[in-house]
Amino acid sequence: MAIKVHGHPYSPPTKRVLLALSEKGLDYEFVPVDMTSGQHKKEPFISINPFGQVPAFEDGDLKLFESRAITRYIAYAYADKGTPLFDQDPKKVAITSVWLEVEALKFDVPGSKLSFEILIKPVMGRTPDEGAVEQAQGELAKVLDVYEARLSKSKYLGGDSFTLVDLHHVPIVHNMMKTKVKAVFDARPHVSAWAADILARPAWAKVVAKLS
Ligand SMILES: N[C@@H](CCC(=O)N[C@@H](CS)C(=O)NCC(=O)O)C(=O)O
Repeated sequence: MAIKVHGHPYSPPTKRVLLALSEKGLDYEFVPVDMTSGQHKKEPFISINPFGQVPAFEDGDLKLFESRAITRYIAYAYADKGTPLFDQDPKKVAITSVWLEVEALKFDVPGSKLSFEILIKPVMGRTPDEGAVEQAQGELAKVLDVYEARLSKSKYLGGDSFTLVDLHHVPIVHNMMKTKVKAVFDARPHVSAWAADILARPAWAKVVAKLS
């Protein structure tokens, strides 16, 4: 049975899942969720994600939510296809796990906030909260100082090759490059080179083209 991703084209977690599928070269059906009418808060959507958030995912009879859990499933279930997205060696797995946590708990908090304030609110006809933007930008800068040190020693955050860690960052980094927050990346040469590298992946270009 076909893979289905229920999501929204503006949603970074939705794009995270689409990028994992794209890196694996898998066919899938993108099912747009009308969030303005609250489709994500009603059945049948909430039978897949009871928290009423996009994305939701189906692969045959398997139904999942939480974008990072979905990408892990894709990486493991389709390990023999497309780009390898995780390591086998236990020590490398452990290091990758550290940076997966860092992305979810430290990078994504200010990153998603900035994305929402600067890019999504104006689309909704709302005004960005400049105080919240300043605060989130300061938090992100501190995270990127740590990334700069890490990326001066290894090409990617998890190690020498592109993994789920880097993949999880792509949608928010893409959004930040369209805003004044780009300067925070540009001020850190290793971070800037890493951002350019991960955004140049052909699999990401396919996701952007599919959603535009
Ligand atoms: N941790 C979740 C976050 C999902 C999420 O925040 N989705 C947003 C769109 S980007 C959403 O559905 N917001 C609507 C709501 O929370 O009611 C994931 O990674 O899948």
